[in-house]
Amino acid sequence: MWSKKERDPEEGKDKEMMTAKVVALVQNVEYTRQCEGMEFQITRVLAAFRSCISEDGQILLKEYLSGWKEFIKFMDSLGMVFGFISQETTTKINIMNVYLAGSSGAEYHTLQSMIKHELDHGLVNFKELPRDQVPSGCRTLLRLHRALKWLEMFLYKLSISTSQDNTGKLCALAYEETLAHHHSWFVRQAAALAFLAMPPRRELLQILCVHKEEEAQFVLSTTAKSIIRVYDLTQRVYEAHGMLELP
Ligand SMILES: CCCCCCCCCCCCC/C=C/[C@@H](O)[C@H](COP(=O)(O)O)NC(=O)CCCCCCCCCCCCCCC
Repeated sequence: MWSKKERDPEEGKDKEMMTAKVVALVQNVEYTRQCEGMEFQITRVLAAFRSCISEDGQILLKEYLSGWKEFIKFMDSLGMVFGFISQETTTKINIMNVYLAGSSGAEYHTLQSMIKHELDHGLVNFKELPRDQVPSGCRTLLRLHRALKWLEMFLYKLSISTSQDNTGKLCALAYEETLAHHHSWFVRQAAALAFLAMPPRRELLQILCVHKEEEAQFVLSTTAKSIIRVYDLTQRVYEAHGMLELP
């Protein structure tokens, strides 16, 4: 995994420069891909996760979810086999959007305000999730949050991989280390099948808007670092409220 130092992107000018460089790197590729009608753009992921931590350390849910919407475009570009994962992600995002657009929408501006609101109003189930109740925003976002750990691990493995590495294997290893223990046997089998359909490394890097080998490491690690910052802060907030195991 990335070392502690690597996990915290350089503050200030280095970080600005790094991001500007990534944007420049994929800009021209993006233009051609837009002409080809391809939707996924890694710079939108980078922009969303970089802008979702406010000056005072709040996680802004609108920006957080916009990064997730970009992930769906990525999964949809991989084909039908990933349909159930894309669908599950869409379901979770839709639940969150209902809260953000609802009568208490203002309480769902940040992760921190959502947690306060749902705890103050007894909306969070710590024991079990009654099937007839709409899941809380806290437990819904926790499911997406856990998947970011998988993504961090996968991007790390991809960024240090060589042309000999099998991307499906990298997915499966990252899944075993992060998400598998949260999932039922059935979901684990379905995920294993999907991993077999992962495109080869070269094609995957193309989808990620990287058109030269030596840029892959840089683009992936820059994007991953913006995701890691958000993951680490979200993890701390959930941990502080004893909410990491919401049913
Ligand atoms: C592109 C390859 C994607 C591989 C993603 C690895 C995760 C595979 C497992 C997905 C399981 C989906 C089936 C449903 C599981 C749910 O039971 C389970 C628990 O929810 P519940 O308590 O409400 O039941 N749901 C979840 O855990 C949420 C899973 C969400 C998966 C999101 C995957 C994100 C992948 C993002 C790829 C984007 C790459 C972009 C690169 C810059």
